[in-house]
Amino acid sequence: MDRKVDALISWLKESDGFYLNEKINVSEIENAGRGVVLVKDQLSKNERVVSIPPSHQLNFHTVIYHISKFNPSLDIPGVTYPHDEAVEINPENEDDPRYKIYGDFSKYYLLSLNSFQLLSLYVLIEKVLLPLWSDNQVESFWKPFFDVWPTKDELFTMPCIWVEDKSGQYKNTMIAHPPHSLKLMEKRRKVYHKDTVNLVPKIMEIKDKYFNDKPFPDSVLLNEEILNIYFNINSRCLYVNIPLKKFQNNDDHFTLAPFVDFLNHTPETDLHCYPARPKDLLGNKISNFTIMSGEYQYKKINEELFLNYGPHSNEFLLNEYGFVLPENKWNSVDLTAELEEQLISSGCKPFLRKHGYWGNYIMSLETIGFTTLVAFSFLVTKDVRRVERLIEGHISEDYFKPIIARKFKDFLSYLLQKNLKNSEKIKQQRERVTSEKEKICLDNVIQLYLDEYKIVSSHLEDFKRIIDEDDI
Ligand SMILES: C[S@@+](CC[C@H](N)C(=O)[O-])C[C@H]1O[C@@H](n2cnc3c(N)ncnc32)[C@H](O)[C@@H]1O
Repeated sequence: MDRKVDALISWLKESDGFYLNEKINVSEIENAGRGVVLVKDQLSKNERVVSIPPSHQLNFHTVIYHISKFNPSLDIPGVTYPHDEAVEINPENEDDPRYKIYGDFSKYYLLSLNSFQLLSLYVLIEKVLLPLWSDNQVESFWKPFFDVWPTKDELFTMPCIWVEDKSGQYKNTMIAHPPHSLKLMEKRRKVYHKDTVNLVPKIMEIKDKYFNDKPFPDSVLLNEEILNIYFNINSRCLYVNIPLKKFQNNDDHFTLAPFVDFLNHTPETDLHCYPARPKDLLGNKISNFTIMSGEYQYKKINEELFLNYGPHSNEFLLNEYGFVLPENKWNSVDLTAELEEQLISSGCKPFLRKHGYWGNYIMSLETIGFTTLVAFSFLVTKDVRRVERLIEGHISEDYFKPIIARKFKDFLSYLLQKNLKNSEKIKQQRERVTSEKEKICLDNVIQLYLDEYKIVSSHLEDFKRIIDEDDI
């Protein structure tokens, strides 16, 4: 990997405007792949860490620019390759298969794609098919970047990959999921399908038209490549506004910035490294992606530099990024499924729905969501007037807590029993599996159950105390 990182840095140095702070470097981090560490001196607060010029970022703009090098009919001022103005003869090799591949892409087709669709298609071509269809004679401009991405063997901890992997090696792992995490996985899976459903047909169309005599991955391998590409993009993308297109989904406003994407996540917000606000957002232009060092002072040699990916719970981190943290203050427990069942059977739904308190019942280590307290207070008391006063803020939560304490304690005890039973099952399964990969996946799931246990048992203790105080 050292050699690959050196090659990446040499490639980045070819660009105008690349900056890399000499006090940092990339290092292997236990259980986190690669990361960025301090290698000498110390970083001052808000010191520039790294800056990646637009030319070496992979996003909707740069992909269209690179495709248009092979297709002069694509014309989007300020974005596509300026064929008319180019003094040099087209610098690309005439035998390059991309003349055929990209020559068929119309502006209408390209602009109909979202960022995930366009980047998945482009990376699949540049990373996987270009070497095969050019007999290894043509190398993608982005090769040094692709070379540092986690391989299929390294990127296996995302639940969506467990299900989508055609070999079925993770089929037991996904059954073990806690229900709320399973919901997040299904959501991600749906988006993955939407973004990749047309990818294979498009590639087959190109292959059948031009490259039938060339090697091509079999369907299992192709599926693996697509999963690897898609989840590399999804776990490495950084928010920027893409001015060229109004996407339906805000998640499509992203760029991939080499080196910046070596930074691992910290749950601390506003303390560690952060992206500087782009100053020169002019027209269709995307600016340098710059990372600053933030309030925290990095002083110790080999200390890791972090970025906060957002206030994400372990369930979210697992499904989007394939890891969990041993301590994460953004964890929460979703009580919706269990609570809704009771609320429906006791006729509370119409009242809660009318007041906008139906669904989304959440509890974190710090607090029980107000929506949850309102719902539970109504479930226990059916006191329309007083619960309305609670909603309006005229009665405090402390009035209801002793009233709902016994029933809430029973509810939490039930959740805890269920949690212990399910996590025990997974621990037993963990004992039986032989594959190291599956063990890691199951350890992550066990952590999710542990997170739930911590939150539920802490509130259970609080409510036991409330009951004891009330008895006195
Ligand atoms: C943007 S990349 C960061 C660089 C990555 N570690 C690598 O080797 O290229 C995001 C991925 O890094 C890993 N990661 C990030 N933060 C982590 C953390 N705090 N603990 C464990 N893994 C982490 C996860 O695999 C995640 O999908």
